[in-house]
Amino acid sequence: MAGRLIYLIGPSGSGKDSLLDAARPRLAERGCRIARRVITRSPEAVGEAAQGVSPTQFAVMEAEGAFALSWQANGLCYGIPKAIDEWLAAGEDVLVNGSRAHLAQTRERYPTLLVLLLTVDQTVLRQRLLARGRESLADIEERLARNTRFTEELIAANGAGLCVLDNSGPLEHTVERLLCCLG
Ligand SMILES: Nc1ncnc2c1ncn2[C@@H]1O[C@H](COP(=O)(O)OP(=O)(O)O)[C@@H](O)[C@H]1O
Ligand SMILES: O=P(O)(O)OC[C@H]1O[C@H](OP(=O)(O)OP(=O)(O)O)[C@H](O)[C@@H]1O
Repeated sequence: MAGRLIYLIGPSGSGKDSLLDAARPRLAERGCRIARRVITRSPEAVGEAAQGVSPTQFAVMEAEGAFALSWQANGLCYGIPKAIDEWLAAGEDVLVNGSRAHLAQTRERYPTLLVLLLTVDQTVLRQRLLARGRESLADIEERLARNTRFTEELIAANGAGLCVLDNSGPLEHTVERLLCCLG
């Protein structure tokens, strides 16, 4: 039987990268892969084990069909390597750090996907983004404004097919909740 695509989405700074890092050993134990993303972010950017490429390299990879999924957001391009399709076909579950804006297209391609929506109280979120220190103040405010819109719309449109993970508390609690959602 084909594996399941598990599509983790949530606001910038909600803790997607941190959650994936914290859950990595537990996910590996249950045979769930985590896709390594390709991002047009400078290689020295901290915070995620992603492959950093230039916009030109990204365009070449995309034209060569290197990605199963790709999208643009926050001035960056993101790609999910084609290898996930082989893993899924081999019956392995694959977790992807995804985009809320790209959910509809992802669902078209992977109709049985499980959506995990990570949420955080807005004040806690602002503090975490400031503490992470990766974006400018203006970028942080822009990401926060984009979030509020998205979260409300997503819950309204995807109620039953969506598992909400609140990451306002300790990360270990969120890891347990994630594993519960996977069943
Ligand atoms: N449960 C948590 N408690 C405290 N800090 C957290 C928690 N989850 C994430 N963080 C912190 O919040 C910031 C944003 O997390 P990150 O994983 O980079 O988010 P995302 O990948 O969703 O953009 C990081 O500095 C991270 O250490
Ligand atoms: O459509 P959206 O849901 O807003 O998502 C757009 C992108 O932004 C997020 O990245 P984030 O800002 O969390 O930082 P990242 O680039 O480290 O993933 C998310 O991981 C997506 O790749």
